[in-house]
Amino acid sequence: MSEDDLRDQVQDLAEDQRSRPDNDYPIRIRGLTNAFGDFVVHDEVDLDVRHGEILGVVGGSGTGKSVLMRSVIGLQIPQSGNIEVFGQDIIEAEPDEVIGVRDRWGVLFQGGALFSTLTVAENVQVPLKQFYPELSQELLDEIARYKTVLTGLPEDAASKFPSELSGGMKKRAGLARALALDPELLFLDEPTAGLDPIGAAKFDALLRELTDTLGLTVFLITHDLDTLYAICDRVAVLADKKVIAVGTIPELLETDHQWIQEYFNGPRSRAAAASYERSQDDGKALDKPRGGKA
Ligand SMILES: Nc1ncnc2c1ncn2[C@@H]1O[C@H](COP(=O)(O)OP(=O)(O)OP(=O)(O)O)[C@@H](O)[C@H]1O
Repeated sequence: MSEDDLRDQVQDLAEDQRSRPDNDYPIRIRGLTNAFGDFVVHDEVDLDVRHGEILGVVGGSGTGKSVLMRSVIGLQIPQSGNIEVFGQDIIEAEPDEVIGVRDRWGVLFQGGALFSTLTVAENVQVPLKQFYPELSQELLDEIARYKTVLTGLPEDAASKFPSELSGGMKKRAGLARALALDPELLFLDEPTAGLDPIGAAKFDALLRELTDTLGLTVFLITHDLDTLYAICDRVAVLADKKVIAVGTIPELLETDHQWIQEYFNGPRSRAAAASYERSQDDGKALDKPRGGKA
């Protein structure tokens, strides 16, 4: 397939995704309560994720960001509440009812979670083989090669094992696998953790570009303040067992919650904001205003 054909196919796909009626809010969470024994992690959490946005999810360590993500993708059965993904109730539904929703999302777990005994291409092919067992090996190889290059890896990375890759390359390989099924929704758990600042900024830029080009919606757990300023459209804050606020960073700063004030007015956040402003002035920033702008 030529590069032009691939680009046309990607644009058609993005157009098709935008026009689906259940896509205004691909994720709707209502009254979600999660507990481990007596320990309550979430108490009646509500959250909507808008189509086409990168939603940053922040909160102190142990506030339940990963548990929230695991709940949405069906890996954590909540005590109560309702979660709809693309209009489908994913808690109550039978497994075969959810299968048509599961292949519309991709996940990059903390640390990448690549299979160490498989090459990058074989890792990318895992979800393809699971959902489309009828695909020929030739097509699987072509898709894996395309996804590898799409995430900025050199083509020869496809035949490498995770142990042969740098940290940044592993993240890209994990992203390639998350994109294997042409998902509309992407879940990322701390994708820039452990990357140097230059590698992290490049990963952020790649994520923003893919989100806009492919028409993705992204649920992004992060502690990385630069990421929040540079690419997130809105930020959801987990504290006190709830999502206490959702909005752009300037909107969040208007709230008087102590954790939000300390987090976004702390020295690290101010440095990230200043760096973001400088990159805007230099014309280096991505063209659309992000969470850092009102
Ligand atoms: N399977 C489990 N069994 C018992 N407790 C759990 C389990 N999974 C998570 N927890 C607890 O739930 C709480 C929230 O965990 P979670 O991993 O979601 O936090 P987090 O906000 O993602 O933290 P971090 O920023 O440190 O990654 C923690 O106190 C954790 O110990």
